[in-house]
Amino acid sequence: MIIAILAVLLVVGIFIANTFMKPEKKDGAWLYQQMKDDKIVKIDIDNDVATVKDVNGNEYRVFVRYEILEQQIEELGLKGVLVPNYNDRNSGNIWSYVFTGLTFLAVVILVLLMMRNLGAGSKQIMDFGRSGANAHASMKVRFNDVAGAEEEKEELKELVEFLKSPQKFTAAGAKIPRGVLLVGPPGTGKTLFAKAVAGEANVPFFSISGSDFVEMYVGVGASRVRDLFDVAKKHKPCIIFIDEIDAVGRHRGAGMGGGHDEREQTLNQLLVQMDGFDTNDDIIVIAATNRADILDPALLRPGRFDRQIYVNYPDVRGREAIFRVHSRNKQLSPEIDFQILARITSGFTGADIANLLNEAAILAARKNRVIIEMEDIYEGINKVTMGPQKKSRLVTEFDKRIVAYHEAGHAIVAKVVPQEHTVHEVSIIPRGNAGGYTAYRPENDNNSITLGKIEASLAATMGGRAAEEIVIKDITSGAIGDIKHSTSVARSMVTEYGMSDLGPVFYGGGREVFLGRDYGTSHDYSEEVAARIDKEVERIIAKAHSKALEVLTANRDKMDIMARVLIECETIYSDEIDMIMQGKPVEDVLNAVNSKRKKTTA
Ligand SMILES: Nc1ncnc2c1ncn2[C@@H]1O[C@H](COP(=O)(O)OP(=O)(O)OP(=O)(O)O)[C@@H](O)[C@H]1O
Ligand SMILES: [Zn+2]
Repeated sequence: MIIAILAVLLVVGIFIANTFMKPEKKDGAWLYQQMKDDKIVKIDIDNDVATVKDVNGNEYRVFVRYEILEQQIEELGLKGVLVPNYNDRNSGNIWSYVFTGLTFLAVVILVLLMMRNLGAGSKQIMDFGRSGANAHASMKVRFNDVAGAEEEKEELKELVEFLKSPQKFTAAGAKIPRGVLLVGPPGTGKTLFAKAVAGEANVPFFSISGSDFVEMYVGVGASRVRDLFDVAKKHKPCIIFIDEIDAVGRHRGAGMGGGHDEREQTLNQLLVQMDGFDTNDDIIVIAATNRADILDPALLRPGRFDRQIYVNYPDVRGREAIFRVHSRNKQLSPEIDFQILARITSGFTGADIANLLNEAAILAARKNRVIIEMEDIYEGINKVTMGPQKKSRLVTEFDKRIVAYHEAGHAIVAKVVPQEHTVHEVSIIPRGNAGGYTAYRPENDNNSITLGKIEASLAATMGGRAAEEIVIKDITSGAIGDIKHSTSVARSMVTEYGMSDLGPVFYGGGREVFLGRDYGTSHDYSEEVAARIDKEVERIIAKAHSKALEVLTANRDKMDIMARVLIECETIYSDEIDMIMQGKPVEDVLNAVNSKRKKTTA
């Protein structure tokens, strides 16, 4: 009954509003174009509804976020011409009071209606706002604003190509990628990258955060996904950006209560929407996460997020470039050297650097200066590393040295003992749980695994720990990944590949059995055989370990040089690795690295 009365009031309200305003509905992209063409003479904005008057005296109603509009007005240089009257209602005539009252009533009614038939009824009242997305008709961010990260940029440039001239690719029979997953630690610029792709391709950008989807009311998350994709389809080509996709995309069944929870429905809807694209829907969905490992595998299937781009911590060159970008609008004392700033901020992300410079500027201002001095920077670093909200960590010189030797150990053994894979990159930039990494690339396409090759790669794996033993004269827990890996390889050699004294007998495939509360493993062989297997595994690993020690002791000079270069430059590639192996002096190697990467930071 009360609903009926309210509904009548709503109808009356709309009638009155229409009589007095007669606005036609348009969208934000339209308004932006009109402003650009100098067709708009007046804008009033109230609660994200803009009433717009054009040169011909026509009025339109546009749903647009105040912040976005303000930004666009600023960008187009229309400030002073079009000043949006935020909260204009207070200065208005009596009708504006009436209208406000009615709007309020309408909102109450909408909420009541929504609560009555959740999900199902929400379709008619859908629009931009309903999807909860942020929309940007045109994004100002460009690749130039993302500093460092050159490899990531290269990969993303391809997406820009796709969006700019999709016909070129479809004509050649190529499929436009639908989903791209940006994986990396918080603050490394994933959002910034997504925006830059939209900016470079000059397409609209719709963004939403995974945590926004997770609503209290059942069905709302799923309908938001639907709304978002519906809106995007009307604006293609465009980009949909989903931040924190892990909030919805976690492995199904991993939550509590299991079954049909809200998150799962949202995830299912997302999968449905991505499958529902036509091949000629020029929409690319970019999602960001720092936990790709917990995502539902269904999300990563072909046709969904089948491309992954890893956005890593910036290295010393990258940090230098980020410092340059973020000090564009600040005045730094001439004695501040960007190279030094980069060197003392190992482990910082782009967000940390932006933060640090902002803190430094605040400190300078407090001391009534406009110029930022080195002391402000140091204090800024302390603020960022000790701030309550962030767990940013500065890598100490001590840690750097250990990691540098550890990785150099891997690389040098891998270079000296011929491997199936060649070392392509060595880095002391953290990745995942590891403090650094050594990346290998296959030398050729041979698929057969020989005993010699496996032993060689085991020796390289033990190289990290061996280097610590030789140089630090102590060992760290940093080799945990290496130890796990080599143990499992050695076990396979004995139990599956028949590469040990136990002969070519298959002892593998210990079945997992459920033992009440825990999983255990059952074997088809005797305890005596089990003991022999363990002995063999030990022997294989000990052999690899002593090989690594032998190689590193004999090549101590090269290991020292590589560690020094790593501490200085953080990441080196095959050219530089080769120089070191040829016995070139450290200065030559450093010069080579620096001259090669000048262009990155320029
Ligand atoms: N490579 C970079 N170049 C310039 N600025 C950067 C870079 N990386 C990060 N930033 C700065 O850090 C801010 C935060 O980055 P962004 O939000 O894109 O990170 P993110 O990886 O999406 O983080 P989160 O996972 O926390 O959302 C950016 O707005 C920018 O100011
Ligand atoms: Zn290692």
